[in-house]
Amino acid sequence: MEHQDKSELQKREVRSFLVAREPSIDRRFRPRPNKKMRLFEHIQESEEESFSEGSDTESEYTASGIDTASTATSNAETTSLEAGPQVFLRLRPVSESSKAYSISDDGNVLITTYKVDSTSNNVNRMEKHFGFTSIFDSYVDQRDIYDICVGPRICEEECVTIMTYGTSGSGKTYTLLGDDVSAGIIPRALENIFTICKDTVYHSPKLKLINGCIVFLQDDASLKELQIRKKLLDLCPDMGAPYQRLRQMINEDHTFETKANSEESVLIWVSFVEIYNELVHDLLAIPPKQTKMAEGPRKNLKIVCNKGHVFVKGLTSVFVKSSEEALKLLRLGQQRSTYAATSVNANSSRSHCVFTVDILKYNRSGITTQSSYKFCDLAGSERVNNTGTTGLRLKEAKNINTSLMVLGRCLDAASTAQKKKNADVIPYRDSKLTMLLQSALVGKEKLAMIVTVTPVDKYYEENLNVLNFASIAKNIVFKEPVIKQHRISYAGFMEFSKMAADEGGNEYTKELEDEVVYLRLEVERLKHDHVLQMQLLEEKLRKELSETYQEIIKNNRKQAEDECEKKLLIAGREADFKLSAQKRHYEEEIEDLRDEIEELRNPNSGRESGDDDPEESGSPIEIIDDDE
Ligand SMILES: Nc1ncnc2c1ncn2[C@@H]1O[C@H](COP(=O)(O)OP(=O)(O)OP(=O)(O)O)[C@@H](O)[C@H]1O
Repeated sequence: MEHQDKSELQKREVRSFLVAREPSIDRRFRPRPNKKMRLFEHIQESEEESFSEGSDTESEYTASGIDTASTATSNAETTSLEAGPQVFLRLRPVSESSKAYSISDDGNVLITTYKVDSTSNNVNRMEKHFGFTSIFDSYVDQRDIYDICVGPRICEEECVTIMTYGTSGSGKTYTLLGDDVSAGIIPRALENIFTICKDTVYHSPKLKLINGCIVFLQDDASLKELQIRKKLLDLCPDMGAPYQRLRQMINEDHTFETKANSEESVLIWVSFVEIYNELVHDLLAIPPKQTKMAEGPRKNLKIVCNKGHVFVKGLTSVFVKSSEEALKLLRLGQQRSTYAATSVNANSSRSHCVFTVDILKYNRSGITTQSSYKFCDLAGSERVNNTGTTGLRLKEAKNINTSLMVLGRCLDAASTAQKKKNADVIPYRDSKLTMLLQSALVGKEKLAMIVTVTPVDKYYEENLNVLNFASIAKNIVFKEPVIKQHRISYAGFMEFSKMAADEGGNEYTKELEDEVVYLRLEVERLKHDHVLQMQLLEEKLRKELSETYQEIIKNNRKQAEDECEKKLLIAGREADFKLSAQKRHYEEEIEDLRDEIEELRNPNSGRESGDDDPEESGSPIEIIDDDE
């Protein structure tokens, strides 16, 4: 019975995230006190004594959370690093920071204090405690964020998803990308990766990750990849001097080291995908001819899971040889992603964006490894009710909030999975974002989350939801082993091995290959020009021919008309002639008939007058007069 009570209690402690009380959660399971408490007394106590106890339901929950937090923190170097996500908190610099947020002495717990007006004259305080792997106060710069959150992962060469999560305008994009003055995580990571692989970067795209599997590319396929790469790099905005400045700044901030290994060849590919209103778009798709990058039609791609490999079907992956190229492509994709001004951020991301760097490493021993870094800039959660958001912005905000809620549910399910035997299946299929990030959400790959918070009173409630979310993520311990790298051994790569072995002194071959690519592109361009010219010529000829034929037809018609007229005239004349001949013929017949009639009337007229000889009588015909 007691056991049953306990499990009932556990059920009720399931809390919501994102929205403080998620309406779909059954009333019975909402957080509530397990015994009647005098809240006021409790708050007083907690103020006087320590942070270890809370004053209401939620404090009670966080009070237990503090235990987990401190345990997790103390175990950070051992268990949490090995098994669960790392969750960092970054506070955004603000002109007037709220007193509602403070950091514990050990620097790993955020304490939020909220004044609650009680019915009496006293003011009560409600405290909540949230544990993190590390907390970065607003003065902590981009360099330290990188060194603590990402740098070690890059050196370890792992499969990691690094995501930023927070309310709109709290600095997620700034943390990942930075600006011209202070580079964010991604430019630093790219510089780090390319410095490590400086001596081993392979010049030609011979290995590629296709549908989640490493594939050896034949010459034609690899030339096609080089063409795609050239086309996209030609479309990229020129970064010249700003890039050099940024690079110099990064190298002043860090001392990245090159790993020399003559046994290895490294191939680096990047891709960039956006999830906007639950549609998956390729931010590096080559636009159709005569269309600008930002204007091209956007195909909705499918997320597919094949034998545990999650990938976006048909997503463009580009072979890169330097951090500058990778950064150029990042900027190019960024131009295509969806941004808009909202009431809280003049340049707010309206979609979730994932920039992936895949590193394929071929070792002469025949082993190929793949490590991947997914940098995920989540769109910020928004309070649509308070901000007066309408129309398209409202639709976007709802989609953003829904997908973030599913992300929270997935983390919650992953968190309960460790406690219960019959744990809920992780609902990563409920949104495109969680489908794409499922490897990290189910613990197959590592997850590092940087939670960003704007520490002002105005965002207190929203921040609490974000912090609740972070607290769930922080408490996850994954059962499944983390895949550090994908490894594959394949005989087909021997060919690559030979080529890679020859690579050393083969600068000339590289040049020739580049030349071949250039010439092929030139041939394509000329072909294209030729086709265009032919089309123009054909059009011109068609016009001329049509004009000539129209003239001929006109003349022919005129001739035909003249001839018809002539024939008509001749036919008319012939008819007249025939008519008059007929007339004459009939007149003569009439004359003859008349004569006959006359003759018949006077048969003897000739004989009487001429006495036998009618010729002599002078009149050949005798007229008989009936009247006589
Ligand atoms: N740590 C910081 N230091 C200096 N400026 C910052 C910091 N964090 C954020 N900002 C500034 O705040 C503004 C908003 O930041 P950003 O666009 O990164 O927010 P966001 O969380 O990505 O918002 P959204 O979810 O709406 O896209 C930017 O102008 C950015 O430069």
